[in-house]
Amino acid sequence: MRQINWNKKMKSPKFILLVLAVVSTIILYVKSMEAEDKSQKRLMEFPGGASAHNGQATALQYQNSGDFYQEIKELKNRIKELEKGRKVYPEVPILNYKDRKRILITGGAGFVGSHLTDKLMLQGHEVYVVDNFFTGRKKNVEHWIGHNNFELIHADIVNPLFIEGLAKRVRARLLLASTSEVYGDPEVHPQTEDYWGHVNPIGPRSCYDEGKRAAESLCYAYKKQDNVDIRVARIFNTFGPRMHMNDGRVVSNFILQALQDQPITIYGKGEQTRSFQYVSDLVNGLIALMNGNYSMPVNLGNPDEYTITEFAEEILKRKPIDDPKKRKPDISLAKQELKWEPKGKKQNDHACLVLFCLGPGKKHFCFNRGQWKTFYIRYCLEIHLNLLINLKIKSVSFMIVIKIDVTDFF
Ligand SMILES: O=C(O)[C@H]1O[C@H](OP(=O)(O)OP(=O)(O)OC[C@H]2O[C@@H](n3ccc(=O)[nH]c3=O)[C@H](O)[C@@H]2O)[C@H](O)[C@@H](O)[C@@H]1O
Repeated sequence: MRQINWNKKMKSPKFILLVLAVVSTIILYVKSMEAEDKSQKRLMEFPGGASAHNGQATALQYQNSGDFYQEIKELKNRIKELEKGRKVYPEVPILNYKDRKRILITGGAGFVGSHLTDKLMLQGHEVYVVDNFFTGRKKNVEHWIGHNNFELIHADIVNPLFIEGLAKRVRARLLLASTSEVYGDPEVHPQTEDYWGHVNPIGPRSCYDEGKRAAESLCYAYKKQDNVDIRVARIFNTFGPRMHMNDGRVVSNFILQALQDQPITIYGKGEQTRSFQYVSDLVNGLIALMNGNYSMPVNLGNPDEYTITEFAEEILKRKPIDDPKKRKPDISLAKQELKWEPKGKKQNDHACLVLFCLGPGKKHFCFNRGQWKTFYIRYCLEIHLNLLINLKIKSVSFMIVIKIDVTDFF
């Protein structure tokens, strides 16, 4: 029989390696058990989750049922989609070839243009926006960028696009966004479309007024000469979201001044009148005009007339009066008498909860308060990372679990 020399064996490198391997396997096994145990505990602690209200059994059922891993799989796929930067667009109908129009909007990233873009996109048309972004903003149309029906062209129409020629060539209908300013300082009240206006051709506003009047003349010349199908909207004062707060117009000026507690600046005696329409009304009017057969100029505005002083008073009325500057309850009494205090903690309930994605692109996701499901994400994430670290299955560089549809936040 061969004698084993243990003394010698124990000193051999092979033996030492074997012992190390056995010990590290045991450590890994114990760690993984701990990790699993921790993850179960976390599920049980999870505030909005299964266990918080229903107890331990539900949490374990949840995990054991395999739903947990199924959900992780789905969430990983969701993350992959988000990583690809795939945007979710507002739903648009699919129109057939006959009904779907291809529409070019110059100034389509501006205040009125962007609302028109939205409406036409939502109807299922193809929209091409041309803008030089002097006053227009990419932000106004960014929710459509990348959509199959949408194209954004950065160009200045001072370098001609020859839209009239294009309209003639492709037999398109052309709409001119004209203005109430073509009536100048009117002698007819209210202004009807057959009124030719009262414009000082050399006055300080004349380039705008006369510019629009010339644009109208050109349109009707094209119509007469080349049979281009023309529509002319004479747009009156308009307000609504995306209007520039610093454009110097009366609506933005008065609202800003009221909010900042500054005096309202009324130019002149304030007896001059204007009528203000909401931008969606205007957009509906523009589309109705384009869809109809009437080809002479049409006024689009709200006939409710205000003097500028009345308008200032109207805005001041809407300003919050006696608005408290601070508010925070002392809840010592409720704590003492009722043993009550709110459960929501500041960092996760009142503020935005931000999750950092460890993957490529290092995006961060921001969730509003009240979305309890975000807790779930955080917990899943922690558990999952923990398992990965402890079991050394994969590298931790990219693994995130998200349960809810977060696309609303992008
Ligand atoms: O939407 C329109 O039809 C037209 O509106 C404006 O022309 P305007 O009507 O003069 O608009 P605001 O600049 O908003 O002024 C409206 C009235 O409020 C007055 N105003 C304006 C601003 C202010 O701080 N205080 C004030 O009293 C003006 O003097 C004016 O009488 C634009 O200048 C035109 O380009 C546009 O075509």
